[in-house]
Amino acid sequence: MSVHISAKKGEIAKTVLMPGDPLRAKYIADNFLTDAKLVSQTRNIYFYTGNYKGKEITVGASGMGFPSIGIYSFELFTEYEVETIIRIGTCGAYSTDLKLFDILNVQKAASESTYAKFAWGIEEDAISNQGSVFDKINETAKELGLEAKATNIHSSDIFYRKDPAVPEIALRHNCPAVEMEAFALFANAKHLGKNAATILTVSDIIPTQEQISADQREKALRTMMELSLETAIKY
Ligand SMILES: O=P(O)(O)O[C@H]1O[C@H](CO)[C@@H](O)[C@H]1O
Ligand SMILES: O=c1cc[nH]c(=O)[nH]1
Repeated sequence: MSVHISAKKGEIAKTVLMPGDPLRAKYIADNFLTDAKLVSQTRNIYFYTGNYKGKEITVGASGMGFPSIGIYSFELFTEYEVETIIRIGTCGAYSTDLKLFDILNVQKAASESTYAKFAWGIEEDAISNQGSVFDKINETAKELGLEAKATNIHSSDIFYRKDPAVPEIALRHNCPAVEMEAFALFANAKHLGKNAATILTVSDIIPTQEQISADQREKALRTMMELSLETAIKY
């Protein structure tokens, strides 16, 4: 057990898939894993461990934002000997160059957040994915005939804001989309020498206010789920 995860030692696999939403974790366990066992539900943040094509995998939620994924990813890496975390999330597109349901494989996460600096003394405002998993996702996408666009993204503390302009940091780092967790995940993995990647599905086009429905958010994410599972079994 760790402070925020009640699984026993040995109940979490070496590779963890991490959506923001606990119900997305449940959906993956119910629809893709065999012999899935609920190993933690502290604070209703569900973690399931089961098998995918014979390989043991854990799927567990991060919650929303840097503080939340910062806690869960740190405890997984340090108290459960997890080696690889693949975040699977949704994102908003800053321009109509991206379309709903496009899949992104994150190169760097750029952020105004002080999380990396105050947690680990990492001064950069853009942190790369860590280890080999980004390349494995690209390789797996090719095998599956999927397009996973390699791109930088903006990781933000903010979902609702007054100013509709694209934030300066997103322009400076050439980020066509925004989400709220990858920067802290990459910071923890960089500090601890672990593998971390983020796959995102575009759920909102911010300038036109197009968005996928709450129901679609669960099921339309199946392509991204399959891509992450097919990648995870390579570890
Ligand atoms: O779909 P998830 O993984 O939760 O990711 C995105 O959705 C949430 C906001 O609606 C934030 O957590 C953001 O990063
Ligand atoms: O962080 C996020 C996630 C989805 N859509 C957004 O606009 N922002």
